Amino acid sequence: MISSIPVIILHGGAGYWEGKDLHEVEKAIREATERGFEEFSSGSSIEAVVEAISFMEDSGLFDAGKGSVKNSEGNVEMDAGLMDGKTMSAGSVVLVNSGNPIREALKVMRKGKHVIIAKGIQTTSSFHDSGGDTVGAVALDKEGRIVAGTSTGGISGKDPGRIGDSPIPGAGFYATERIGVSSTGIGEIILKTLPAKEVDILFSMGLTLDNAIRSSVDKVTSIFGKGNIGMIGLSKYGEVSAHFNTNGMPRCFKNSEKTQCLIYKGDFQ
Ligand SMILES: NC(=O)C[C@H](N)C(=O)O
Repeated sequence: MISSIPVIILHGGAGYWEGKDLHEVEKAIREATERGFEEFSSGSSIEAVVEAISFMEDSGLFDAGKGSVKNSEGNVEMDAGLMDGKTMSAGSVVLVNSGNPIREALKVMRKGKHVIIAKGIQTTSSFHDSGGDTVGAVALDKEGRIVAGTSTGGISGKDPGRIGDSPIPGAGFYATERIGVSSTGIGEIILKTLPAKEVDILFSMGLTLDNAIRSSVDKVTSIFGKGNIGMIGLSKYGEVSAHFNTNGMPRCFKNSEKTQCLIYKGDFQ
């Protein structure tokens, strides 16, 4: 569907959501969407994405921030990244043990010297495993700035030092002057297929955003089977799209007229 601008879209991770408190999850992602949208009144898509993702990191309901899963040694190692499509600037942090990783990623992007900084591994964390999933957001403001970001605790029981797709531009997120995308799913598959970059290529070749995202997800399914990927995105025209090959992916979008949230199959109207 095509939305008015500004618009923001969020996801709470492609996975198997049965048996989880979906009411709480939907409430949190809706509030995060509203929190991010508020930023358009004084800030840009950068603030919208960072505030929306920070809200989800703080909720403790997702595999990001306070709800991050533990690695095989019982420690939390979070990854996050974001990209500003207008300036093609990007910033990521990996192996973060505390705080809001998306805010740290923003500092890396603002500094502009490097793209990815490893924060180093510490051994203690008071975080609890939410059993939830990765979070991401994409925003488009009135100036046409598209920003995409993703934050995660990674995959439960991962080896120490493992880094997935979420902090890698072109894999876990990507933004250009044309499109912005946030991915979720199994990092080891997403890193080998680079679907976020592929969406921009397909869009540049003339596909609609919806067809580009659907094609990228379908391609992953055809190679690796189902149950491993989901993506959300926006285009410069205000197209809003989300596709996944898992059974669910909590997601919301908001513009000045409405907020809409879905968990299982279905399209935004
Ligand atoms: N659930 C997720 O999206 C996990 C994330 N993509 C990772 O592999 O670290």
